[in-house]
Amino acid sequence: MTDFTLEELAATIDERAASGDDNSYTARLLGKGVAKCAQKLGEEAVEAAIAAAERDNQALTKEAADVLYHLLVLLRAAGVSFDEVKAELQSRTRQSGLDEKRSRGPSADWKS
Ligand SMILES: N=c1c2ncn([C@@H]3O[C@H](COP(=O)(O)OP(=O)(O)OP(=O)(O)O)[C@@H](O)[C@H]3O)c2ncn1[C@@H]1O[C@H](COP(=O)(O)O)[C@@H](O)[C@H]1O
Repeated sequence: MTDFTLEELAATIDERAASGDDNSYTARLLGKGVAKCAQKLGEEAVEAAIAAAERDNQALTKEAADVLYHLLVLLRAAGVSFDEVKAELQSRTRQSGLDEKRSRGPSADWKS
């Protein structure tokens, strides 16, 4: 298990965006605008899909990392925060029947 988090990566991307540092790939890509960032995400997503279809899990792992990085860069370019995306995901959370049974406690089954 790694202690790497997407929140940390998003913070690094924010920091590079603010720096405008030419040595930073992130800053250079952001400097090219939303359309270029969107194009990069699209390319990486297609590469990930191809790797999965070819059952190449080693390539899929690398392409998935590219997709997550380029998605966070695109969000930054578009002005959407990662927190907003997480809030959207949270709003979609639904309990399974099993979760509901667990929250009602062990005796819930024979009572009903
Ligand atoms: N996770 C990544 C990451 N994944 C992929 N890439 C870069 O994405 C680029 C993709 O390569 P491509 O061949 O598709 O693109 P290209 O031909 O170089 O250029 P364009 O197509 O964009 O014109 C490579 O240069 C990779 O290094 C990344 N660059 C940065 N990060 C993270 O961002 C942090 C900050 O990086 P810098 O902005 O470079 O300081 C790093 O510490 C990493 O955590």
